[in-house]
Parts: sequence; C-alpha cells; structure tokens
Amino acid sequence: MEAQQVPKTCKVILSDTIAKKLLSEVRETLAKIEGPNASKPTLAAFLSTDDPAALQYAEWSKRTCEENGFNFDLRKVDKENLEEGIIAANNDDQVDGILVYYPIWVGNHSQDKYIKETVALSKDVEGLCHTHLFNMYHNVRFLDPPTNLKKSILPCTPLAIVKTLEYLQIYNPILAYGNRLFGKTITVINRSEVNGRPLAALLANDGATVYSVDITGVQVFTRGEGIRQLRHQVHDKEGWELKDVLPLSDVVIGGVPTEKFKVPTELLRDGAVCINFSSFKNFDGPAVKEKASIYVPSIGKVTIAVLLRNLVRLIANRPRPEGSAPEDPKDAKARSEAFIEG
Ligand SMILES: NC(=O)C1=CN([C@@H]2O[C@H](COP(=O)(O)OP(=O)(O)OC[C@H]3O[C@@H](n4cnc5c(N)ncnc54)[C@H](O)[C@@H]3O)[C@@H](O)[C@H]2O)C=CC1
Ligand SMILES: Nc1nc(=O)c2c([nH]1)NC[C@@H]1CN(c3ccc(C(=O)N[C@@H](CCC(=O)O)C(=O)O)cc3)C=[N+]21
Repeated sequence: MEAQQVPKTCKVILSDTIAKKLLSEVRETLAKIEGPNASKPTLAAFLSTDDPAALQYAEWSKRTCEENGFNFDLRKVDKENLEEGIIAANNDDQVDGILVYYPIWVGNHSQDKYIKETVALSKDVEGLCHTHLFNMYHNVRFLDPPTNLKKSILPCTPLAIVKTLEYLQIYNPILAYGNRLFGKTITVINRSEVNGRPLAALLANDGATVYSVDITGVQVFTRGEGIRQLRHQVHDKEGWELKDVLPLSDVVIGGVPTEKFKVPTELLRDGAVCINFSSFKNFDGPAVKEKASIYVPSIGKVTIAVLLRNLVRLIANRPRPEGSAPEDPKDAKARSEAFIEG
C-alpha cells in the first residue's frame, strides 16, 4: 500500500500578502485624510553612496510608491552636498517625507547621526531622529500629549515586523492596546541600533518577554512581572546563549547578515513562529517547515508598505495650512483615529 501523504502543517506566509493588505489600508487612509482632489504625496530619497543594497532597496521603493499613487523622487547627491540637499527638502512644501540611505560615512557613526538629526521632525519618514527614537524607547506613542492626535513615527523594519506579527494574530486583540503581546516569549537575533534593538524594545513595550541575542550574548527586554512597568527594562543574561532561549520562544526572528548563520532547527519549539528579516536566509527552509507552525521567509515588501504608511502618517500629523478654517476637533480626532488601531 502507498504511504499516506501527511499534509504539511507549517503555513508559509509571503511578505507580499501582508504588504498588499497594508498598502490597501494606506491608500484608503490617504483618501480619507486628503479628500478626492489631493495631489500625490512626494517622498524625497537621498542616495549618496554606491551601496548596491541601498540602490536595490531604492528601486523597489520607487516601484511600490508609483504603483500606489505616491511620487518617489530619488536624489543622488555627493556626501559633501547631502546636508544642503536635506535642508532644501526640509524647506520645500512639495516634499512630504525625506528618506536618507545609510550607512554613509562607514565607520563614522556620529557623522551619520548628524545627518539623521538634520532631517526635519515633520518629514522624518523612517523615525530615525532623536525625538522619534526617544518616544519609541520610552513607550510614548504620541508627539502631542495630552491631546494625543499626532502619532510618533516608528522605524520601518521594526514596525514591519510588528505589522507582520499583527497579521499572524500573535498580537491578541482580546487584550488592551499596548499589552497585546503579554504572555508571549520572542527571540530576536540581531541587536543593531537600526533593527534589532528598537525591535526588542517595541515588542517588550507591547508586553512580550524578549530575548535579544547578538554576537556578544543575550539580554532580556521586559516590562516585568504582570507587565506592571510602563516601559521595558533591559537585563544581561550572563552566560546565556542562543541555545538557551530558542526552546523557550513562541516566536523567533532572525536578522543575522551572513550566509553561514542558520538557526538550529532542532532547538526550536514545536510549532514556533519563525520570521526572517535578514537578506540572508537565517532558517534552513525545508527543515523549518517540518517544525514551525508559521514561517515568514522575508519581510522586505512589508518594510516598504510601512514606509508609505509612515508617509501618510506624517501628512496626517501636519498642521493645517495657514489661512484655512480651524479644523473641527471631531474631524481632527477622526483623522488621527483613522490610524490608531490599524
Ligand atoms: N528586510 C528589511 O526590511 C531590512 C533588512 N535588512 C537586513 O537585515 C540584516 C541586518 O542588518 P543590520 O541590522 O543593519 O546589520 P548589522 O551588521 O548592523 O547588525 C547585525 C547584528 O547581528 C548580530 N550577529 C551577527 N552574527 C551573529 C551571530 N552569529 N549570532 C548572533 N548574532 C549575530 C550582530 O551582533 C548585530 O547585532 C541585513 O541582512 C540587512 O540587509 C536591513 C534593513 C531592512
Ligand atoms: N535609511 C535606510 N533605510 C533602510 O531601510 C535601508 C537603508 N537605509 N540602507 C540600505 C538598507 C538595505 N535594506 C534592505 C531592505 C530590504 C531587504 C530585503 O531583504 N528584501 C527582500 C529580499 C531580497 C530579495 O528579494 O532579493 C525581501 O525581504 O523580500 C534587504 C535590505 C534597507 N536599507
């Protein structure tokens, strides 16, 4: 008798599916806040290196922008002229958001940091300036407390992973907004300033226990017992390694930028959720599909959808043009709430 085919239990979710849903929400929200006769929003993107990864990312972003009713204005400028270029875009009413590709001065983080601070808060579409980062780490969600109509901007790759976890229903909507990861244990393998550390902080602020693993060791990010603290705390886990945290984790997120690194499949919990954001495959595909309940092999398209979502949010946050009638507070609230839970 022929061996009976056992159906695969692992569900593979492609970033395209998640991105499509987000992009349709973005188009809907834009129509709601701008009305039918609005002009296309413009994203100015500054490329000042010949980094092929940045160029490829720029090309993908351009396509997604144009397919969804946004202008993508790629500005290739020399490093020496970058600051002036950004200042001009800050002062240009035709520019709704500014993106700068990093790294620029490789090995000189403070010069890149200076450029991040040169982008105007109101045009910082990637949430990389200090006010946005401070709000994220401190679990402050609005720029204008206590009115709370202007949402603070979150960095795109970490937010793309949050949106992926919402799509997968790892965020539990039965729980209060802001606590929806309570009870979940998540491992993030990467602790860079642009990706892994903000991601660990965001997930812990939403209630998860997060093991943050990098080349030097393990830290835990948590709001403590009963998530009673208002924002996450960080503790070193002396002597702990990846092998100690994998068996504890409901969700494992890989962001290691090397070909040879692979998450050891045998240490994953049966039915774990596995997400890769590295441009290299951090999971052994065929093996992980035998062990995981859900596998998301990449999230690049979600990141770009979130970039456009952030751009629409910047527009929603903007003060109304001078000379226009003051907005009815009810409309302002509705405009802001077009976003809040979504
Ligand atoms: N899909 C997306 O939206 C995006 C993806 N990326 C990709 O994500 C990856 C990471 O980028 P960055 O964070 O900028 O890199 P990075 O080089 O700044 O940081 C790498 C991190 O991984 C850790 N790491 C390296 N080897 C490790 C190991 N064997 N075990 C545990 N931890 C290890 C390092 O300690 C560090 O924390 C890259 O492949 C990049 O192309 C980056 C931006 C956006
Ligand atoms: N200010 C700034 N923001 C960035 O977000 C930024 C940057 N600078 N500089 C360059 C890097 C590079 N980057 C990537 C985006 C997606 C994938 C990615 O993994 N994309 C595909 C996989 C690769 C493929 O299809 O070939 C996917 O996930 O579907 C990789 C790398 C963003 N970057």
